[in-house]
Amino acid sequence: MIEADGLTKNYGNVAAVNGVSFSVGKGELFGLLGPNGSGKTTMIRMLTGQIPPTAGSARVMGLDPARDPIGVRGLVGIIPEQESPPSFLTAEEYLHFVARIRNLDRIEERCDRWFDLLDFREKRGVLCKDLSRGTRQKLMFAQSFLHEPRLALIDEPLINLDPIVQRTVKDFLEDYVRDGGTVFISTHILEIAAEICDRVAVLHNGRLLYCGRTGDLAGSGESLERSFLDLVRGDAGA
Ligand SMILES: Nc1ncnc2c1ncn2[C@@H]1O[C@H](COP(=O)(O)OP(=O)(O)OP(=O)(O)O)[C@@H](O)[C@H]1O
Repeated sequence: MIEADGLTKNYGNVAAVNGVSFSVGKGELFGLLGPNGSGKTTMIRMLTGQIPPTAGSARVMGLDPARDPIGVRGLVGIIPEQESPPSFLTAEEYLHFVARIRNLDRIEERCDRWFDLLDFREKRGVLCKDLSRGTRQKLMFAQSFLHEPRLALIDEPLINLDPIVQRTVKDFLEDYVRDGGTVFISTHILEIAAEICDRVAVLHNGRLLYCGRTGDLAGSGESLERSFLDLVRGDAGA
């Protein structure tokens, strides 16, 4: 579903992502881990065609996001980091707006499913500017899955969500991959990765330090947090 081959993004003399290669297969729940500023958001932006790479290439569901960003965005679900729905629309208007742009049928039914699943039906008529951060995050989650994409790329999916909604979202993502969907999430919350990700990649200063099964990174008897810290601190000292 995703192939990254030597992906690189430079901002001036900062290598935000530096020669990173990995692949994600169908039905995987794949986690991109790394400390602040390690390149996670830059990676997701390149994979979703929001920015072109400086070097290297990617294929996402068979398309090159640098050449066909609109095609990629039509196929996948995206939750960008720190993006909010438009302040001047209500929650319901926003979902209808996205559904119409995507030419979807059964719009009411699709929206109702998400209002119920994430438990914010009573907020459907509220302007987005007056929603809490967590409810705006629920709305962004709903918009990204409205068209039932086969691949979802999600930047920090559970930030701002309370523990009850976090549980619902984690269960949803696990069911979604069980039914053949693929999920690529970036997070620095290691408990989430340890709980739900089959495989993880670890970025540090834009470079790939690890890519493999989550359990293999943690190793026997070690927590994912301990192993992650050892890996990143070891790299810093190298
Ligand atoms: N538009 C930009 N212009 C210049 N530098 C940028 C830009 N976007 C990102 N960077 C730099 O690239 C590096 C990687 O940033 P990025 O946002 O991808 O990291 P991240 O892992 O998502 O961080 P966080 O976990 O804090 O969100 C950082 O050094 C950042 O300052």
